[in-house]
Amino acid sequence: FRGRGVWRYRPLLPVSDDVKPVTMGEGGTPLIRCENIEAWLRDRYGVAPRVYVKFEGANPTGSFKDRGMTVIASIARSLRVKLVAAASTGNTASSAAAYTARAGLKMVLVLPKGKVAKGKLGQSILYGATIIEVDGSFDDAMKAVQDAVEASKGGIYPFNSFNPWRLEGQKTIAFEIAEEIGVPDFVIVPVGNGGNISAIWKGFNELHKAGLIDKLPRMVGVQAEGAAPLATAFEKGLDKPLFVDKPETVATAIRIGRPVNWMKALRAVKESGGLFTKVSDDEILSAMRMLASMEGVGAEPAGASSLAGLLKLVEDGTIGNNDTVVLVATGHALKDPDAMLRASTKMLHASSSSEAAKLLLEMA
Ligand SMILES: Cc1ncc(COP(=O)(O)O)c(/C=C/C(=O)C(=O)O)c1O
Repeated sequence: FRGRGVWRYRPLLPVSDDVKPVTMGEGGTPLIRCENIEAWLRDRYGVAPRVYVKFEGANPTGSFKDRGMTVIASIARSLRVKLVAAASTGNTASSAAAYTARAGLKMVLVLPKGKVAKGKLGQSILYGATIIEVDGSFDDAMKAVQDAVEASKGGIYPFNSFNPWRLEGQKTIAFEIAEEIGVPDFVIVPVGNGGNISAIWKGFNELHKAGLIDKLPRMVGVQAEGAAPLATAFEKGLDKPLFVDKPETVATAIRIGRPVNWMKALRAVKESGGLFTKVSDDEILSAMRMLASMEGVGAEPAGASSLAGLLKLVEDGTIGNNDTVVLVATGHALKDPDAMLRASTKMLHASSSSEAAKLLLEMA
């Protein structure tokens, strides 16, 4: 393997040699050891797994989506497609808008009106995509794209994660983790459509089949209690999701009621001997604050839900002392300024600079 990031693993990507990558150096993200959180777990539960966070907020547009977009934009450009479309809760939109801009492709996004975090809507506008805001949920937006793609008979190229090229790029998360620390016991992934957890599982399986690793991690999917079609089905031992008509959560990135990759996600969790878990919005916001104020890692709510999942699994004894755990923090905190302001604690007010100086001096 040569170079860094997603294209380091080009030999393991199903992309023919004549395809010139559309790339901004995506991937190669930090894998950050969380020793302060480990100490907190030891004090609180007497348990200290080794905890790493794979910070996907460090990608060019601030989420793991860039890994898949670099692959699909490269292929779409080589195919000279006329029009590209995607539905999104926001990060697919931001990333698709950036990579299609770079590839010179025309991009139309269908977004659920009023349900996309400000940072992501701003990015999508800034990168120059055409945006259709639909009154309804992400699932309505996704249906619109699927219907139009079908009716266009090839005229519209779909960029959503039911397009396997995206998942091929996202599997490189597994390659980077394995290269850096080997195979963890658990990989905890926030789950919306279910694409990312299945892509990461695919990556580990490919390394295992190639004889490059000799064990596999247990995949843990985390969903928000108000948007948990897969986690609810899993806890009831069902093998089909319980679709949620009106998904609700502060973690708007994973406010998805009809996951399109549910079959792959369920299979990844079952094959790996893993599990799904559900976390409340309060647990998500407090995990967001904990990850930032204890480790300096700023993740958006959905990204921090992997830490919320870890706390649950340590509390119930699933994860213990000798376990090594990787939390996938899927998106940067800057994506969702409103959520950040909700997570903030105390703020003091001074009506003048001398008063501010006085307040500050009192803290010395
Ligand atoms: C920060 C963040 N964390 C987790 C997920 C869930 O990943 P999947 O389970 O592969 O869907 C998303 C997904 C976002 C979109 O689906 C979209 O942008 O349309 C995300 O942005």
